[in-house]
Amino acid sequence: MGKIIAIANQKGGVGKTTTSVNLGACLAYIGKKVLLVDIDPQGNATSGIGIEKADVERCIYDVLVDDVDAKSAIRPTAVDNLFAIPATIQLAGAEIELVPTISREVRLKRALEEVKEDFDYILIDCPPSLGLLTLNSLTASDGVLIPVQCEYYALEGLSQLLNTVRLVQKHLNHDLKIEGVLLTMLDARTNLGIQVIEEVKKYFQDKVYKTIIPRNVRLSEAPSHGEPIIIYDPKSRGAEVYLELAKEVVANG
Ligand SMILES: Nc1ncnc2c1ncn2[C@@H]1O[C@H](COP(=O)(O)OP(=O)(O)OP(=O)(O)O)[C@@H](O)[C@H]1O
Repeated sequence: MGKIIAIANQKGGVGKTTTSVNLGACLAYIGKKVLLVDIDPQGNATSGIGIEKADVERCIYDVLVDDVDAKSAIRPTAVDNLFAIPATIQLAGAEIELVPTISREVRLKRALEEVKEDFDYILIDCPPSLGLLTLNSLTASDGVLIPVQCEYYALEGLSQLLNTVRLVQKHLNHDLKIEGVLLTMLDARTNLGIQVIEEVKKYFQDKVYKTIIPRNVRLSEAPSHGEPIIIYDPKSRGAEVYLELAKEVVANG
C-alpha cells in the first residue's frame, strides 16, 4: 500500500513544487514507484516534469470536479517509475465549483484510494493556500511534508497550516501525521540561514529532516527544461541533496 504525502505550506515560493518534483524523481531513481499529483492551478509540477499543459487530456480537475477516475488521468513521465496526474489552469475555479458538491473535502481521498496500492509513494504538490484544494490533499494523505524557506519570516503563517492539520485530524477523524519539515533554499553566504535553522528546530524538534536543501542555481534552471534535477544535472549539489532526502524519507518508513 502506497504512502501518500502532501507537500504543503500556504506561504508562496518556499519550494513545494521543487521538492515535489525532485523528491518524486529521486524516489523513482532509487527504485520506488511514484505518483506525483499536481493540485496547484499554476501547474508548475506538471511542466517541471516535462508535461506540456496544452497536451493534457485529463487532469486533476476532471478527477475532483467531474468524478473522472484517477487511473485514467495518470500519465507516464520521462523518468522511469515516475507517473503524474497533471494540473492545468482550469483548476483555478475548482474550489468554487466544489462548494455545492457532496463530501467536497474528501474527493481526492476517494479518488486516490483506487490507485494507492499501485504505488510506493504518492506525492501531492499543494497550492499556496489553505483552501479546499489543500484540504482535499491533507485529507487524502498519511502525512504532510512542510517545506520552510531559510529566510527571516520562515515561521510566519505556519500556525495556520498546523491548525488546518489539527482540524483535519479532529473533525475528519483522520490520523494525519507531520511527515517532516524541510529547510529549503539555504544561502550559505549569510548567517541568517543558520539562525532560521535553529529557530525551526526549536519549534519542530525531531520533525526536521537532517537533509537541508541549499540554494542551487541548477535547481532553479531545471524546471525551464522540463526535467527534474536528477536528469538535468545528476552531478549537481541539488541532485545530491534531493537524493539524500529521498533516502531519508524511505528510512523514516
Ligand atoms: N533550492 C533552490 N535553489 C534555487 N532555487 C530554488 C530552490 N528551490 C526553489 N527554487 C526556485 O524558487 C522558486 C519558488 O520555488 P517553488 O516553485 O518550488 O516554490 P512553491 O512553494 O512551489 O511556490 P508556489 O507557492 O508559488 O507554489 C522557483 O523559481 C524555484 O525554481
